[in-house]
Order: sequence, then C-alpha cells, then structure tokens
Amino acid sequence: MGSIVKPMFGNSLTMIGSNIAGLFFVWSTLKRYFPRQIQQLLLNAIQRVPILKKLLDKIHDFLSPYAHISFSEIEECRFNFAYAAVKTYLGAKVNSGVKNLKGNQLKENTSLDLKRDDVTIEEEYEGVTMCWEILKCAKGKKICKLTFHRSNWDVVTGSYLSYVMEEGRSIEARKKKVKVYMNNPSLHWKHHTKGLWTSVDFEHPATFDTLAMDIEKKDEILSDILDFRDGKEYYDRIGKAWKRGYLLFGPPGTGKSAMIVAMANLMKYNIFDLELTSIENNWELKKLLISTTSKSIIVIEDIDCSLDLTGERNGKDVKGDKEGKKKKTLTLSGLLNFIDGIWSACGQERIIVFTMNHLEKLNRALIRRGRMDMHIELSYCTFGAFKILVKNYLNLDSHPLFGEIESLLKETKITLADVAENLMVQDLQTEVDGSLNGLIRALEIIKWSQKLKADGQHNKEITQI
Ligand SMILES: Nc1ncnc2c1ncn2[C@@H]1O[C@H](COP(=O)(O)OP(=O)(O)OP(=O)(O)O)[C@@H](O)[C@H]1O
Ligand SMILES: [Mg+2]
Repeated sequence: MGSIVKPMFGNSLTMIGSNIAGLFFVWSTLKRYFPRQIQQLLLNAIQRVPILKKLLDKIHDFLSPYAHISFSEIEECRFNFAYAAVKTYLGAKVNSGVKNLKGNQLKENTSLDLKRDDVTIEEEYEGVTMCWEILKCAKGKKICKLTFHRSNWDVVTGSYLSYVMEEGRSIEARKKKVKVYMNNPSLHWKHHTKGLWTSVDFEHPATFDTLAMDIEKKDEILSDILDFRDGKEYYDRIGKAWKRGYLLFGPPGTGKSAMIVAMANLMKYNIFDLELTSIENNWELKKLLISTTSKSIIVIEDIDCSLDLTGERNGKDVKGDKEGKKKKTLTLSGLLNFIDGIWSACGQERIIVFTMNHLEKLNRALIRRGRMDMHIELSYCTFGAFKILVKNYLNLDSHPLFGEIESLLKETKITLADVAENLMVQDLQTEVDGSLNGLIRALEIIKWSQKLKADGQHNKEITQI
C-alpha cells in the first residue's frame, strides 16, 4: 500500500544519544558565536554534502515525534491504486472552509465537479490530527504523504487508513464513467496486452426503470444481479469465483441489448463487447478475455450467428498445438475451456452475458447451469411491458385506448422495438392520441398478417394431406 518510515530504535541508542548530545553542544556553541546569516550558510553547506545531509536527516528523524506514510503514484513500475483512492479522498474534502478549489467539467452538459486543490490538508480523525501533503517528485511522480504523531500509530494503522481507502474507493465508484471496449483484430495488437481493445465512453441512458418487461420478471433479474454485486463474502464462503453468467434469448428487438445497457448502468461496470467474428483462434480469444478487468460485463452478442457453436464439444475441434495458437480456429471447445478454467481462476467481479435469438440452435454444453447461471427469455410485448414503455415515452399511466391495445397485444406478436417506434412523438400535448391510434393500426396489421400466415400454413397442410 504505502511505504512506512518507522522510528529508529536499537542497541546503540545510548551511543547515538551521546553523539547527538555532542552535536548539540557544537551547534549551540556555533549559534552563540556566529550571526544568523552565517548559521544559514553553514546549514546550506551541510545540505550540499550528501553524507552530512543524510546524517542531518537521520538526526531529524530520530528526534521528531512524527511518523510518515507515503502513497506513491507509481510503485514498482505499476500504478498504485492506494494512491488513487487517497487522492480521490483528499480531493473530495470540500467544504466552505476550503480556500483552494479546482473546477472540472470534462463533458458538456454534466455538472461541475469541484475538487480541493491544496497541497497540504489537515484533518481530525478520532481526535488525532492527520496532516497530508501532496508532493511532486523528480520525473513528475506524485506522492500523497501522511504525517502523524507516533503516539497515534494504532489509530492510523488500525482504522484511519482503512477509512480513507474505503471512502476514496466509494467516491471513485460513484464518479466512475462506464466505458465500452471493443476488440481489435490481432493485426493491430502491439506487444503484451496493448492494443487488444479500443474503448469509448459509454453514454446510454437505458436503466432497469426504462426497461419494459413484466414487473415480477424484472424484479427477479434485478435482485439476482444485486445479490451478485453484494455477494463477495458469500462467494468466498462457498469457494466459488465471484462471477455470474447470463444468457439472454429472444427474437430481435425484444430488449436483449437494452438489458445489457441497464446492467452496466446499474453496476457501473465497463462493457467488453467481444466480437467473435474478428477473432482468429482460441489463443486470441484467451488473450482477449484474460486482459479484461474486474467490475466488467463481457458480452458476446448473437452467439448463435457469430460462430458454429452447434457442434459437439470435441467433434469439430482442431488438430494443432495445445492452445490453437496461429491456427485459424475459434471453437466452442476453446470458449468452454476458458469459461470453466482460466475464467474461473483469474480476476473477480465479472459478469458474462451471451445473447442469442434461437436457444434451440445452441449446443447444450454451452448453456448448462453452472456456466450460464441465469437464462432470461425476452419475448414479445405484453401489456405489462407496454405500460412501462408508454409511461417512459408518453408519460401516461392510463388512457381510454389502453383497453383496446391490451386485447390486441394478447393476440399479436409485436416486438418492443416496434411498439417503441410507434410511441415516439415530438409533442406530448398534441400527438398522444395519434401515436396510440398508430400503434393500434400497426397491431391490427400484424394481427391480420399473422392470421393470414397461419391460414396459409393450415391450407398447405390440408393440401399435403
Ligand atoms: N424491453 C425493452 N424495454 C425498453 N426498450 C426496448 C425494449 N426492447 C426493445 N426496446 C427498444 O428497441 C430498441 C432495440 O432493442 P434491442 O437492441 O435491445 O433489441 P435486441 O433484443 O438486442 O435485438 P437483436 O436481437 O436484434 O440484437 C432499443 O433501443 C429500445 O429502444
Ligand atoms: Mg441486440
């Protein structure tokens, strides 16, 4: 976490003590006979001689009743997350007594973000004074340094630091901008894990509130995902990796992608949108998945269209080296091995979501329980789902045309995307009735075309007999 400078103690304490007493004697004699300017010159000269400076620092350290803990931005060539949490915590200490602040608005139409901009910050914690300094070292490396009285060692290491870290992390989580990552073709990969993914800020407003589906089903999914989010202790206790798989299936336009967006916005998890068609082999797949971070949702959309995943697990696999490296082969087996093996052993707090249109097309191995923990069917629009859509789009709780729409919805298969299309209006004052009537017409057309189709099918069957 941070590096701790502890006070120096040892057997040679008496010896050091007498040396220091000697030095003090010399220093007080010099002070008595030399004017202040000369004293300063002397001190500067000492500072310039490394060995004397070191000695002076050591004496200072020995005599000082204070201890320091430093949180460096970079530790062992890697970014130090403890530094980030401390920095966020200190930045958020904004109140009317603060004199130096900085304001950020990194995106248009977002609120102004005020942060404390002091290089020294002092605060009281359980009656103990904590002094923070934000320093910039050579090569621009930044450090947050805490100074406190040594007698408060237990308070600092016992609870204060955990409090700072937790506060910092929870502020970071609240302010976190969700990102969506897309995999690049291996052609663009640079060395190590660079260039595997391209990211953009994720700014989709869909949430579980705007998601239109039957309320009981929505609550079931919501509570499952919230249990997962808060389930660290549970997963630790049962010895299972803290991961969850959701399989979303249903016709196009029924809200599979909308649900992924709602999940990401709820959890504030980044999305890794894995495009299987641009992956050449199992080795590339493994590399991509390993480089995903925790607190993320890995999405494989339309899995039934992206790959031939219908074959037997080992049937269509390749002969080649163990990892399928350099072979043009991305297989069902590769995906399953990853989900069962490395996936469960590396990283935590990850969700994997598969979406597909036809559940029956998929190999059972891929969707057996344990791999995909929850199967969620998203189907055509019901009246319950319609009521959520109409509230979102037209701000309506009831309307005389609802009865007619309810009975038409029972007889037709219309996607939520199609219903939503009909409910999009410019002016809520004048266009509501028109849009509901438009929906009724659309439902009637679908109803008749479905009836004609069914009749045609029926006649065909009779002819065949
Ligand atoms: N359940 C829903 N709640 C709210 N809006 C929805 C819902 N389903 C669909 N929509 C609307 O329809 C649009 C298309 O839906 P979405 O992309 O989620 O469908 P999909 O099931 O992922 O389709 P596909 O199988 O083609 O990928 C959404 O942008 C949204 O406007
Ligand atoms: Mg989709």
